[in-house]
Amino acid sequence: MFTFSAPAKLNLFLHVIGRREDGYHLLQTVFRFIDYSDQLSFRLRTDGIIKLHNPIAGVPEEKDLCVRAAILLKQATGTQQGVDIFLQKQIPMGGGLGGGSSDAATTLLALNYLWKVNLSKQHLLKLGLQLGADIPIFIFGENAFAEGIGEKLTSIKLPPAWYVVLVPPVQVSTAEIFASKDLTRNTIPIKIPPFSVWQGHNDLELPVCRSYSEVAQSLEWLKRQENTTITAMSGSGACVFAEFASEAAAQAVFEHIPDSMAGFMARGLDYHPMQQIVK
Ligand SMILES: C[C@](O)(CO)[C@H](O)COP(=O)(O)OP(=O)(O)OC[C@H]1O[C@@H](n2ccc(N)nc2=O)[C@H](O)[C@@H]1O
Ligand SMILES: Nc1ncnc2c1ncn2[C@@H]1O[C@H](COP(=O)(O)OP(=O)(O)OP(=O)(O)O)[C@@H](O)[C@H]1O
Repeated sequence: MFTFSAPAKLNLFLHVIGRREDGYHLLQTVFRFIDYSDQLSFRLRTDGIIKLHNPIAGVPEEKDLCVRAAILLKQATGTQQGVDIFLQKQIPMGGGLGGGSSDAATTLLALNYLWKVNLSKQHLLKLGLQLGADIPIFIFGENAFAEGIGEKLTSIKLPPAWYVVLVPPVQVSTAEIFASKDLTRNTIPIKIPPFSVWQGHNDLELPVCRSYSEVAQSLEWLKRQENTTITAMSGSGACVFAEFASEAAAQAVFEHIPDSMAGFMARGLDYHPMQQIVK
């Protein structure tokens, strides 16, 4: 059995700058990996069967993104091999932390290696994008400035940082938020370099906060805390986070989260833990 982790991401900012003809939105965002992860274990099979042994409640096995990723890789390479998958979820679902996307990317990276089918990183990036806009970043493997729908990636160096992430008790549908009439779709594009991750905002915050008061309240609470360098929602929510330049500053805020709110603390990573597994 081989075990790999699938880290969560934060969008340090997320600007919606337009819309493609197919309805997908054009973004500018900065992705940062954090040390808060799902775990995926793989046992190889020779009979070609792909089986997820512990499907998530409410997500049928064939709809799970790691199963879909395994099937896609099998089809793309024509391999006759199969795999048993065991998924240990930690990343909240519908949280804007890219959990399902990260599971799919880890599956693509792990099976590309374990099945010895050896597709290039470029090829895996394309396969990942077929499953979702958030998957390429996890294959790219470095914190990045992203454009397009998240597939045009430029690696970016970020300073050490710690995060307090609040997890409001709601799941937000990404499609629903991008379809909202309250969404601003014409933020002025920023140029790189230089730009500051601390001057951005998340255009999806307003429609999410209007529909989900729990998200608005969590964000308001974080904005009242001291020593934060960023406070924002990640992706399409529901999670919101505050960034700190020191672990002690994050810890001080984490210890005072009200009983009515739930959350966790995480450290910002420089690289995806599987970054070296593909060229
Ligand atoms: C909000 C982010 O998390 C930021 O990182 C991502 O853009 C969302 O990526 P994702 O969850 O992988 O989203 P997908 O599964 O590709 O898309 C779900 C739905 O969201 C809408 N969608 C998504 C991404 C995008 N750039 N524009 C969109 O309009 C589309 O209606 C799409 O059908
Ligand atoms: N392995 C998986 N883990 C989590 N969700 C999955 C998985 N496979 C499929 N899904 C489906 O994807 C939906 C979105 O889940 P996910 O946790 O990735 O949301 P998210 O963090 O908001 O995503 P993003 O930040 O990419 O928009 C879930 O509600 C679920 O129906």
